[in-house]
Amino acid sequence: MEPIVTVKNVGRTFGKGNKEIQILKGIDLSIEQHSLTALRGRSGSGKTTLLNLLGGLDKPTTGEIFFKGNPIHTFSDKESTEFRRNNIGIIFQSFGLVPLMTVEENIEFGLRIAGVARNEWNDRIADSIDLVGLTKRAKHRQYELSGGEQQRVAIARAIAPTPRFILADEPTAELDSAMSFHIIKVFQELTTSKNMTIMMTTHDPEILEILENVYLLEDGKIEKAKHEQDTIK
Ligand SMILES: Nc1ncnc2c1ncn2[C@@H]1O[C@H](COP(=O)(O)OP(=O)(O)OP(=O)(O)O)[C@@H](O)[C@H]1O
Repeated sequence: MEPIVTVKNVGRTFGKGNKEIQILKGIDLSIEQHSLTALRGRSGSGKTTLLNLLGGLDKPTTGEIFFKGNPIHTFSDKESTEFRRNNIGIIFQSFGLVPLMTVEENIEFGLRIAGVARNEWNDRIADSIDLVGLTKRAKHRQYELSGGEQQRVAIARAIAPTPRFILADEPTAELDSAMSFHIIKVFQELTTSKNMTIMMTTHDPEILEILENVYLLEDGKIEKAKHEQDTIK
């Protein structure tokens, strides 16, 4: 099976002149379909920058990114928006929930944007809320939810439309250990039962230990962590 995403010699530089800072340098990466991949690296190493590039939210300064053979680095803003709507689910570090909407309404909003048929909304909302263990909080609004509950709403909203590719920035940062493992299990199941591909960033050594595909971002370069000791060093 061809990789879902192929990254070729990608660089990303921010700023200009003597303020220029090169965050990513010559990144090469293939992400296999239906895989769950973790990206780790120090704060500021460029993990979010790379996720933004993979989701078509940002453009590389150099290099190419292909999604199922399509060169997303060449897309116009309009094409990138369309591409995200049809293929990508994003779980942001900041959650990005609509504050005055309930849990259910936030997920419904995600389904509407993704263009999912209206007659599927109720089932998908109930299923995704159940998967993240928030059924009892379905009618609550953001201000009534803890940080971890808000993070789980963001996860439910991203998975409800069953996008092909999910990008998750520290999706378990606000969760306790048991809930973190539960979410990872949900992610693993989605890769097999729903054919999704998931790429997530994490600092959590216990999660890194149980995942097969772990990449390390360091000094602008990416490498696969081959052994357990590399994964958790
Ligand atoms: N739009 C931008 N303009 C200028 N600098 C930026 C921009 N986006 C990111 N950076 C810089 O790029 C570096 C990498 O940021 P990024 O958010 O990708 O790191 P990260 O590995 O995700 O960090 P963390 O683990 O803290 O979330 C940081 O030094 C950041 O300040």
